[in-house]
Amino acid sequence: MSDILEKIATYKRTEVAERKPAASLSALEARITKVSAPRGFQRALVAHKQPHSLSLIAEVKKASPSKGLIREDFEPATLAAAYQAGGASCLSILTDAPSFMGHESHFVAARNAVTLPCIRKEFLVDVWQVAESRSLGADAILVIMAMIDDALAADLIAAAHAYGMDALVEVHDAPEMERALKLASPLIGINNRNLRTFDVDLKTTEDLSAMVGPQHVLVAESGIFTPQDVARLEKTGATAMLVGESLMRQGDVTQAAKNLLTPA
Ligand SMILES: O=C(O)c1ccccc1NCC(=O)[C@H](O)[C@H](O)COP(=O)(O)O
Repeated sequence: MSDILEKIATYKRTEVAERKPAASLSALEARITKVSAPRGFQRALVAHKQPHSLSLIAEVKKASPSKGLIREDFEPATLAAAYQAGGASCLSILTDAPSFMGHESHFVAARNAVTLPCIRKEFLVDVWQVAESRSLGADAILVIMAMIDDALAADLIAAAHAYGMDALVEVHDAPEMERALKLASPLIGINNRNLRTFDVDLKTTEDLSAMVGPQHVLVAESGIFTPQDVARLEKTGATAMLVGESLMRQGDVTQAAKNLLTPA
């Protein structure tokens, strides 16, 4: 595991141990009955795919370990509504505080401001977090293969599906892809960011996409800045892209999303 993922996994286990006593599974399940039903994350990505472009998962991202503070003027509900107006198919909202300056309240505010399906962008190390995610309204969860073993990945996906959510299974290299393809989720994300060096290379999606068949829905993640990048990734057979920094750094994120979605 990379140093940053090791560090995040360590504090995440502590966070979960501290939070669990305040919210038992039955308490979370009572909350789940009060949130709106899952909105169909994967379905929206497939339905909105346009020729010569990719469906957009637009990320609400204030800061990151690789870039520090990305956006000072940060209002999750306003940004979410602006992304929806710009043509995003889904949203990704970070809830991790120590590394990304995220918060659960950002997720709730952003999802309540839109009709789009939303993935809770969180580092999952315990099945309890899947119920917690649904209780916040999450329509999908993230499963990072570099961070967990196959048994936990399978349990996270099974729990997500039991709640009607989708699971985006994230990989960065061929061994992780081989593991991911044996799991029960058809939604595969290829992260172009190397989490050891923080280098970003779109060639990662180009190389690993050859391992994915038509039964899977492919998402290219990280380092996507221009319509030329989108055109390049569309040739890999990807259905969608996950974009944070390049949109978050622009004042008008509606226009930024529209520009990215306009074929080169
Ligand atoms: O973004 C980081 O620095 C990072 C560091 C450690 C673990 C995960 C990290 N990013 C999570 C992501 O998946 C990205 O936020 C997402 O793909 C969007 O990437 P970008 O468009 O490059 O902001």
